Amino acid sequence: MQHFEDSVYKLIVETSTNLPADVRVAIKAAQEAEDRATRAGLSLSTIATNIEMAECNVSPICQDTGMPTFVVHTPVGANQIVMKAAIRNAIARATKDGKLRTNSVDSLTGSNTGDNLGPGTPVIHFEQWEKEDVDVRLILKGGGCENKNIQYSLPMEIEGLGKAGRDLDGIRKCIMHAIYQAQGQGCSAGFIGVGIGGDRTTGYELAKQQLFRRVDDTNTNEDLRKLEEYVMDNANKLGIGTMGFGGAVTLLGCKVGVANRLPASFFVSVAYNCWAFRRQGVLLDAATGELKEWIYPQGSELPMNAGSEAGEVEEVAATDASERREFRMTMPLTEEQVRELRVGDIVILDGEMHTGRDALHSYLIDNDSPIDLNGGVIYHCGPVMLKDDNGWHVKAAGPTTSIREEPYQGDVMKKFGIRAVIGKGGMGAKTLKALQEHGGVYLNAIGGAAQYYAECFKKVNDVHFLKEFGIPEAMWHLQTEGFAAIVTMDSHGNSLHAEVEQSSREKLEQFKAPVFK
Ligand SMILES: O=C(O)C[C@H](O)C(=O)O
Ligand code: SF4
Repeated sequence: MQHFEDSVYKLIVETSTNLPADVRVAIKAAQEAEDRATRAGLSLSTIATNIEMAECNVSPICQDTGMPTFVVHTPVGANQIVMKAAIRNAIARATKDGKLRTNSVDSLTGSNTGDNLGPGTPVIHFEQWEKEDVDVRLILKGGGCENKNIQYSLPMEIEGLGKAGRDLDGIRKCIMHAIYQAQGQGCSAGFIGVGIGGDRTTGYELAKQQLFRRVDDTNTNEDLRKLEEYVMDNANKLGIGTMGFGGAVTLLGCKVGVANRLPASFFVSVAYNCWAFRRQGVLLDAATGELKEWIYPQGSELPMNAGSEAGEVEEVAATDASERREFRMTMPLTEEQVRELRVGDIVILDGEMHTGRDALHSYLIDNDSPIDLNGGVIYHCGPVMLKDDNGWHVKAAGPTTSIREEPYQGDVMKKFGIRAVIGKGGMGAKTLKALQEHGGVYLNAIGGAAQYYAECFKKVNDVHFLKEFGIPEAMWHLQTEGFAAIVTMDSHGNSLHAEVEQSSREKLEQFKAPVFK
């Protein structure tokens, strides 16, 4: 088994940096279905560029490299204890090399273990099988889309859809609602795995297992095949679109599995996965651990750049300039500058930007800021960072889901004079009100486009709270050039997110009438 650890290391790197071909096919189809000059079309171009950059840089597609979850099939008699130790070593190595973000946090103290090892991380499931080889599969599912997972207990009343019974039609309603409630916050357009039955725990496990199926496979259960097809034919009618910007494509894949249940329970569990659907697998020689083949078609077989070369975003923006206003601004910003901005404008930022997410926002409510934030721009981002002799470098840095800062954001902006926050998925009514009163703006960056944005950070000027909060939660001060984002909430009371949520809620009602009798 001398090669086992190396093979698992290769699997981790491939999974984190190179999106498999079946996933790429689905994203390319979305690009074709979406008008390139729209906000959703622009986002898909950025996503395509980012996928190429990650492969080329051998760096994480998204900065949130998720909860590493392995499913390992071994021949009878194989030593699983040795394999577990090797998997843990490979995880720590990949983290040290910047292929995984330090993502394992003590739930009570908030301290980051720094190597992705800790109670419950990584997740490793072993199964024995009668075959001779070892099959190791890995999924890296990020926290933002994990937060959009949802579990239904039938029968129940579902918002917008009415009664959902213990039958195929009730299940259909759960799935349509699950896609609606995710909005753009799990970095749509996404993929869903659905588990019917089981208990609360195994229902979710079954849902996640579905994500190991190939995007282009066909369900062998006739009822479930029909259900999957129905969902794929109808989900896009919700109009949520890429990043929740509105648009033609909301869902890229739907896989449904079924297990037995207890007479009293009927769970429908939905695992939502972002477009950055990172899963791969390897078949290994059981004696040596040598890599024999990749389980899923590799991304390198299907370049994303046909019609979406780097720089296309700027080009498309330019061709549509009559409708779209574009502003280039140097941070810090003035109240006058941000009051000029309206939903739909593109803002390109230069100067110093500060990262800040969950730990920093709760800290700033009760404490002073270590630096002057007057006119400052806060980026909701937990980057992947590496240090060498020349200091820190940004290896991946896309936005995180902003809504988690909703209880704090408005107050923090007012307290310190912050003029703009950048994130993804939008924020709620409290923040919108604060933007109006104080003079602020919310900028939406493209979720998952971690390589694309990392290029904008030319230098790490400084960092605060690195020891206290760990790398993702620290406050990084980044010298920035050409960071582009879209205004989705402005100081005039407009919110694109509120609009899309309301219109998709109306559209959800068209799925109320029974389909499967
Ligand atoms: O933690 C992150 O960097 C992002 C997270 O996956 C999210 O989608 O909010
Ligand atoms: S930021 Fe978006 S793409 Fe990245 S893990 Fe979170 S949900 Fe997925």
